[in-house]
Amino acid sequence: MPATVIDGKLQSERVAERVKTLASELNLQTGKKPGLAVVLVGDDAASQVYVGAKTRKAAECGFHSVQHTLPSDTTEDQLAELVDQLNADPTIHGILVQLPLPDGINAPRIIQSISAEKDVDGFHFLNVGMVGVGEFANAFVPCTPAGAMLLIEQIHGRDLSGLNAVVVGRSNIVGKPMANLLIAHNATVTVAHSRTKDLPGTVRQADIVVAAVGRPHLVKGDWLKPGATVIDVGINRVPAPDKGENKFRLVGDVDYAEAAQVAGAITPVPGGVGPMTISLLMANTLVSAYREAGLPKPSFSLDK
Ligand SMILES: Nc1nc2c(c(=O)[nH]1)N[C@@H](CN(C=O)c1ccc(C(=O)N[C@@H](CCC(=O)O)C(=O)O)cc1)CN2
Repeated sequence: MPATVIDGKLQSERVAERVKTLASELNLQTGKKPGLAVVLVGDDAASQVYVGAKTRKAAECGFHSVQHTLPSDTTEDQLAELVDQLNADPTIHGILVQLPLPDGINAPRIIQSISAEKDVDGFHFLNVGMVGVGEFANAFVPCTPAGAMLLIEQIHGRDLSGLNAVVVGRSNIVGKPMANLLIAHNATVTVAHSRTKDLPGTVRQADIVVAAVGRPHLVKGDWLKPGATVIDVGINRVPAPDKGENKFRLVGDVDYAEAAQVAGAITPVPGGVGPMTISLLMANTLVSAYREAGLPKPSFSLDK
């Protein structure tokens, strides 16, 4: 039987609707709006798409939404100065510097200069550390793994006791926080990567596979345990000559056509984890604004 398709677009709209409602309640209670500042440096085409989507979504959610677009010859010091200004701006509750940054800018320095209280990407060491030790009450969890976790919850609920999860990829932004979230939900977790011996055999042990390596169609159908849940985080642009000259299509890290014949549930690309990333950014910004207003932290667990 073909796999259930996990509709990330639909689930992301549900998260965004809740954010919108909670933003309007905040505004009624305090007269304030959650404020999100998105910073784009340079002219990377994909980054322009993502930043545009974030700025628009923030406005749709009723936020104070600001986009700073800087030229690719911006210096590290100029960017650091903008971050300092945003750190000090009381109308801004979330700051996001879009990655990747152009060569010549020390991305870790810039990311760590964002105040941990406004780090809605969850990349600051303080947030990374809190997620690492399972101290979620005060942490911002990175948006992509947080979104992937909500999709997993749709299939398995919140308690993953007894389930094996394999995360393919060990990036700081997705692989490592994803593994921490799965552990926090009681899954038995393996993190696999390019140096893993017998990657197909390792993935075949998994009830839940999260693929986050940035290699188009790496995970094949015959790598999967029948019935497994497959969460594809990869968003790869590959040439699509059938669509015309210089055209491309988006594909995941999983060979979807093959995997959908074996998996129990699977996220598509596009329309899977990607849209969740944007809605979870809104959720983190809202949480930051609630925290600043001294209000209890809202939850974003999705009921089925
Ligand atoms: N500061 C950050 N930089 C980057 C992050 C991040 O979380 N914070 N993640 C990625 C890119 N990313 C968010 O910025 C992102 C990627 C993809 C999508 C998305 O909705 N994808 C759509 C397809 C969109 C398209 O046509 O390209 C989908 O999968 O359906 C949203 C956000 C790197 N940088």
